Amino acid sequence: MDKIRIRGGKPLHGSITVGGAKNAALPLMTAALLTDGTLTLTNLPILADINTLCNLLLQHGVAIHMAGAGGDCAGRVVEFTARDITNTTAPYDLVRKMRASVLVLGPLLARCGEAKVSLPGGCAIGARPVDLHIKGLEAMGADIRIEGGYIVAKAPQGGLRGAEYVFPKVSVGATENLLMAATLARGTTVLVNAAREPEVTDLAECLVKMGAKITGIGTDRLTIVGVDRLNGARHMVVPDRIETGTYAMAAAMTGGTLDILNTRMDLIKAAVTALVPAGVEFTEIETNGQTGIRVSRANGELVGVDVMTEPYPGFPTDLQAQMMALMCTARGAGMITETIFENRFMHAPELTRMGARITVHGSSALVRGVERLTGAPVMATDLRASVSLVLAGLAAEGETTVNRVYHLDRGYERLEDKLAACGADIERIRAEDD
Ligand SMILES: CC(=O)N[C@H]1[C@@H](OP(=O)(O)OP(=O)(O)OC[C@H]2O[C@@H](n3ccc(=O)[nH]c3=O)[C@H](O)[C@@H]2O)O[C@H](CO)[C@@H](O)[C@@H]1O
Ligand SMILES: C=C(OP(=O)(O)O)C(=O)O
Repeated sequence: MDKIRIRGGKPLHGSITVGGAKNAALPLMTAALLTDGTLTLTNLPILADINTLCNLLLQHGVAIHMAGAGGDCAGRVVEFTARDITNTTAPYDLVRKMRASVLVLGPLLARCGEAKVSLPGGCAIGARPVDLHIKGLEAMGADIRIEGGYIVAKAPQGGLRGAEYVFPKVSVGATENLLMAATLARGTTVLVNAAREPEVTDLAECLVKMGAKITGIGTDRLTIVGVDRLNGARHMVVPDRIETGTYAMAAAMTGGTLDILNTRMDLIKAAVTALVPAGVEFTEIETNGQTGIRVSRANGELVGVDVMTEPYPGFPTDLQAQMMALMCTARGAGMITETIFENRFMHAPELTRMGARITVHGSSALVRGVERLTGAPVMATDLRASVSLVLAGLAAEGETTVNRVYHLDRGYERLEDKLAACGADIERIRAEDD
């Protein structure tokens, strides 16, 4: 398994270009199943998760044409054409690699009237059930059974029916699955207490380009009037706000200045709201026609603050681990409360191995800042935990080795190259060279 080695203590200076959001790209790719036309996605990030979903879509019969560099499935501009769907089963071997695979359920059911999708199962950060995806589709008339670890779903005669569905809790994935299913249902669907994440909005905007009738985009109440057919479209994936926030914290933690390009401040408002009192300065910039954000420390030191994760527009859970790493070297203490996932503090004991002072009590972690972190071999069990250890390694004295880099490759494109170009002493140790 590849590792990343960092020799810390170097302030980062320079610019980093952010890619399209993984969490927008994945649902957008599954939306290709809704049309026999071609969906062209631009600004698609080159990531392991994108490859995994390409493999799943290929076996459903989707033709994928890459216009971009690289020999693998991901590329900057990719065309997806689901002229005929040849297989409505999403097998365990592909779904278990990536939970977002469950997003093929709504589109397959809406377009083909049936779908058999492996249950994704839990993962390191929590149990992550898909009951709301299932209940919402049942409200639209689907008959759903769980058989042999699979969700086996059938639409009623004549197709899914529009319905009102009130989410008992906010779910990004369930909102996306139901939104896509509703575009081809008969009649009107109203999704109440829907997720408002920018990735949901991006999906809705793409569906509208495909001919879907959706109102309330960007709010927690989406109204969808079903149509008989959707057409192809061209859509640019929204910039990755989590990648943006991660590099912003890297600049602040190392005491450097980064221009983070191809992204927007409004996407990370909640993070900015938390980071400004922590001593981080943000300025909107425009360089060579690209918009971006300049980030540095406001006046020398970081200060502990309290942060609670919440659905958008609140502070994102996908930036919680990075925020914890930042607070490890801040002056004073701060409390981080995780309200979205029940087991998302696995980075805490690893940060402690680097000298951090963190006490976890249930869903809250008290972080007392220390003078400096010290490098150590560390290991993480999920994507954002891994990157929090990279951030800690960049700020620490001495050498840090982050194991299980495959987690990082799910969501960060060329992370070590981007950081090295800004002065970080960071390298990937390939398994074969170790
Ligand atoms: C590919 C993708 O976009 N992943 C993101 C998506 O995950 P994902 O879509 O899986 O997250 P959800 O918003 O659905 O989950 C939020 C909470 O609701 C619970 N829940 C969800 C569905 C359900 O049917 N029943 C249920 O109880 C989950 O266990 C979790 O506690 O949103 C999360 C919350 O912003 C992010 O951390 C993930 O990075
Ligand atoms: C939790 C994440 O992704 P996923 O939902 O794909 O596991 C993430 O992007 O931080």
